[in-house]
Amino acid sequence: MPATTLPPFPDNVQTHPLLVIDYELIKKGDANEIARLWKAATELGFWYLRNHGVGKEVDEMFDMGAETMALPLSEKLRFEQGDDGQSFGYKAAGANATDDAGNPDTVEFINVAKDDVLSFPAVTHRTYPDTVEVRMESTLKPFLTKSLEVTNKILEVFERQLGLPEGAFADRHKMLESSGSETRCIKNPAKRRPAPNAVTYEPTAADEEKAALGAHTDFGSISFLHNRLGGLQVLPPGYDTWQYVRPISGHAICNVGDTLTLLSGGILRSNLHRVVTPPGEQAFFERWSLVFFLRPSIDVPLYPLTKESDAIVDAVDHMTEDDKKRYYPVSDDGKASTAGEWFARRIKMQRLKNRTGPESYRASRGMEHNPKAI
Ligand SMILES: O=C(O)CCC(=O)C(=O)O
Ligand SMILES: [Fe+2]
Repeated sequence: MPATTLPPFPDNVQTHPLLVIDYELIKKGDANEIARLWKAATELGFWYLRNHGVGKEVDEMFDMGAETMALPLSEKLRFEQGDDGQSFGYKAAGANATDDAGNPDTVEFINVAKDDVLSFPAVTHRTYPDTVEVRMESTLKPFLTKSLEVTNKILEVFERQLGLPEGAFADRHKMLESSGSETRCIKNPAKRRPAPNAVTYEPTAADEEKAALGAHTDFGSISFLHNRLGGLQVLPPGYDTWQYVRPISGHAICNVGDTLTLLSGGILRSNLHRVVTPPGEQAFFERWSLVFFLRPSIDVPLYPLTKESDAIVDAVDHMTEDDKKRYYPVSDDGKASTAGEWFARRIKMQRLKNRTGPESYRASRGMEHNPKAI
């Protein structure tokens, strides 16, 4: 559906402002814009990105998403991500918990691995529905290529700002190494209008507590998000109520994920966010969103890079003992947890099929600064 036919984000709903960063200025090395990006990435962990040049590719990805979600459920389920911690593939609505009580999510999505797009027609991880495969070259690859360019540029800025040696981040995100990097197209169903002329959705008591996509920090390094309708909310530092982020036409929303928080010793902030029913009349429309997630290569161990940056040494020196434990996650063999393990654990433990009780959801958590927020 063209963006122009959607109702606007309502003016009477409180929103949280994000800094608007101009990608063209970042590419040119503009010192002032880099300082603003750094402020956004270290204080809130979220910002708008304009002039990113990924417009047509986004529209075509939404077409791919619409064609995929229109397939019969039985067909989509042939490509389900499964319960073992694999993200690539289809995720049905209701497959994930949104909180420790086990309330189900309402979003369905299709995740396509960066590695499968780049190796196509050879299969690296898995196959996808026909609606994806026919568009691998024409739609997935151009979107992925541009998204990699944008997110890797931002990564390069972060590397420099942290005083890391050249390549410290880039070498951990090599394009041709296997990683959890993926594109995701998400659909959340529309609410039914209670009457033909109803212009605003009145949330029920149950809605107030229910997220379409539960509160989380992103698993990887940088997320590059495109959406049309409201519904995304952030819990900014110092707030105890969720705040909407207003979608702005042509502006992507970017955010920092856990793996950069871990590698930077918390200097880069992966902030909690969630998706709820869009406000006002927007609730009566299907909500579509599209993300590219840049994630480290699967073997990258996750701990603060103190051997490579004085700023990170300083950050770790100022951590509480509890924080120090959080920033050095270990796997079952006692070794530093890798990006691949981090990713698989978080995905696996939020699947409702793997739920044994509230402890399952807690085991899916990441670097949340407020683990109780839902
Ligand atoms: O749909 C959105 O606006 C956000 C999606 C999101 O946070 C995610 O998929 O990790
Ligand atoms: Fe997210």
